[in-house]
Amino acid sequence: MNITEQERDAVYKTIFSRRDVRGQFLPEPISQQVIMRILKAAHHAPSVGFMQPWDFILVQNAETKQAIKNGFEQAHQASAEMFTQDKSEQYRQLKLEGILEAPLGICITCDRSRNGPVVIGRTIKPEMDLYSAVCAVQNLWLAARAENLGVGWVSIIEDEVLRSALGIPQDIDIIAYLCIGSVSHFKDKPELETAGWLPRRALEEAIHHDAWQPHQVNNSSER
Ligand SMILES: Cc1cc2c(cc1C)N(C[C@H](O)[C@H](O)[C@H](O)COP(=O)(O)O)c1[nH]c(=O)[nH]c(=O)c1N2
Repeated sequence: MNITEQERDAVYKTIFSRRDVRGQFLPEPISQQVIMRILKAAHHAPSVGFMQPWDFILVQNAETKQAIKNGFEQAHQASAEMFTQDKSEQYRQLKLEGILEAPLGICITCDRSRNGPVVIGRTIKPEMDLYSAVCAVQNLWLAARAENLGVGWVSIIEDEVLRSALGIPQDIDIIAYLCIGSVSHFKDKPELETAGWLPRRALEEAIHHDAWQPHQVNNSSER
């Protein structure tokens, strides 16, 4: 099956216009059909040895969301103290979650023991199952964007808070807590870029030819 030029362009448009959404969520609920489509996209992610280690916990209950928000607030306070003083002040100004505003939360987990201890492709690098679950997150994120839904990843929260709020057993790893919903608009650029936290790296800096090379400054031999 060939992808047409128009379909290719739609994929790139989705990739480049995807954003981490924190503050533009609208309260309207997401239809069950759309939720199932984005979950199906996540479920079709690649996975090591085809182990499909993920599960998806859908969170719509207001009290549960509040417990998660409280956990975020606590972790956010503790995190602010880890930065240098000026960064810490800037950090405190950033909006880094939309837990209560987003109509839907999805917690993605990884069952590392699914299908037994020996998995094709994970024999040497045991973390491959975790990476597989992250592939599901990315599929979900892009599918949601194609549905014009915003997604925000909230990782400033202790696993224990999510375990307790969502009843996740100790032997199941927590990969991501995502906030999902319709949005007033998608920003053109990452919020951290607009806020001056960090710029986007030049692609050229990330590309190496044949061997790892240290970064060059302005293509000159200054260092
Ligand atoms: C693993 C992981 C974890 C987090 C994130 C992302 C990823 C990949 N990001 C979103 C992150 O800040 C964002 O992706 C970058 O700033 C780039 O912006 P766009 O995603 O392109 O809008 C994120 N954002 C946020 O507001 N709170 C958070 O806790 C996190 N955590």
